[in-house]
Amino acid sequence: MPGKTLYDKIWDAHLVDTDAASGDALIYIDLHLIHEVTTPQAFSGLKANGRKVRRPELTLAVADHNTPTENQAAGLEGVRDEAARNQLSALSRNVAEYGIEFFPMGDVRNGIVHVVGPEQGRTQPGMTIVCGDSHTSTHGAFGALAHGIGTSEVEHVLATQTLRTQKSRNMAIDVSGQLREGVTAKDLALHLISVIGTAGGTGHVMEYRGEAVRALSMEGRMTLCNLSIEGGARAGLVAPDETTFAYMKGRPAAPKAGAWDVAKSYWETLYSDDDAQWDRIVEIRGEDVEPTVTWGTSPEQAMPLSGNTPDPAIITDPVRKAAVERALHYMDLAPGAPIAGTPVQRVFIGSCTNSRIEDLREAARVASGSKVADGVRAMVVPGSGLVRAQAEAEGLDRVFIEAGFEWREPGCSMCLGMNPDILAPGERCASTSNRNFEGRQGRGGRTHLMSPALAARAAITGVIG
Ligand SMILES: CC(C)[C@H](C(=O)O)[C@@H](O)C(=O)O
Ligand code: SF4
Repeated sequence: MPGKTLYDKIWDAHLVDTDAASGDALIYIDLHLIHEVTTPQAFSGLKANGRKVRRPELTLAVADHNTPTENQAAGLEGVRDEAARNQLSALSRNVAEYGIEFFPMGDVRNGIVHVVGPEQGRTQPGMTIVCGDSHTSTHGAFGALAHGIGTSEVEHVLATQTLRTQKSRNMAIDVSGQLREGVTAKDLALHLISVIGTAGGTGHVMEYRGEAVRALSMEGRMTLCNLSIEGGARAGLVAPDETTFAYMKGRPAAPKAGAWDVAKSYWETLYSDDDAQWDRIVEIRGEDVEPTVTWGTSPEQAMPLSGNTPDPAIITDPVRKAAVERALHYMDLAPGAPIAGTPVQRVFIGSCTNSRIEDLREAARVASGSKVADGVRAMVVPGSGLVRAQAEAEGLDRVFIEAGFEWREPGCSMCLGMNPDILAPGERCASTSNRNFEGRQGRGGRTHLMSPALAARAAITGVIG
């Protein structure tokens, strides 16, 4: 028998049954995270069929996508958009009816679902975690099998605490050596996607390994796993280690006293065996990764900060040529020109990719003692109320406010155009989020993905660089 990957181990531990005819499997789900956007229909379906929530205590609800990022104390009255208000009030009603724990808007524990789960200690190694949200891959940073599901699957998980699914293939991303000074997990993730493409991980669960990954903090590992989905993978994983355990210890839902030791000794078995079988291995040298930004309208259209935009004139593949032309046109960038020096009008530091305390510290270090450039509007949006409180305890809010950044309340904010924080048509934004699709941050808006340090620098200088 060959050894097992970490993914194989978690899968085997949760397999309830397999349907020989279809190849579908039924797996048990340890944690179901829910938010306002992908649950109203799922609860309606439950109600219509007269079903209950199978394990309400394994379900946790937050309000994040639609929430405004100021004056949250006003409650739902302060949510101007009717569709958003309806989704938020449906969630409040549903969690009350089914007895699900909920951190409503304005509760200090509320925030972006992928920030809240780990912060509360609900996310734990070896678990299966699902949420009606593609960036559920974030939780893989703890060595949990975590991925997004659709609304009909949300209903299925609510009703049965299981998921009907198929096993993915195993892919290893080996990052050797060290990242260079000033190069972050965000740069690594964007670099990886630029190498493998947005379909590179299709059908696979990616495990990030190697010295450079081991050296990352939990925040960095979450950033990396968050972007796995943009590389096409079903999920991302990092095997748990002392860094993981130190982050988890003492969190509200983490095991206590004797239970901690029992849990930890299980968690320590969660790694890929040396003789595990991989369907694909990608190798990256940590030293090769440069500060990386996107120039186009897909996360794979990323390049070193020191580089030039592609020139369609020298691209022979007609499909690629057309895609590059279209992206350059949408982004209003010249072909073959340096990306550094491109002026921005907006800066967004936030999202489930980069809104944790370490991200805010990194941005504050750059912003400290400087001023946001004339003509630039810059926002910092902490990932949760607790991140915000911690940042305030460290004085980071003062650093940002004195520099001229807006210090907002938690939520998805300008990561996607579902709440009042949006770009105007034609505005260019340096953003720490994970998607730069056309119109993602508002119709006609132009998004450049980058690390918190680079985004803060863009705010100060007014240009990418
Ligand atoms: C609204 C939600 C379903 C969506 C997702 O699944 O990812 C959102 O979080 C996003 O980032 O685009
Ligand atoms: S912050 Fe952005 S990517 Fe993350 S869950 Fe919210 S909308 Fe999706």
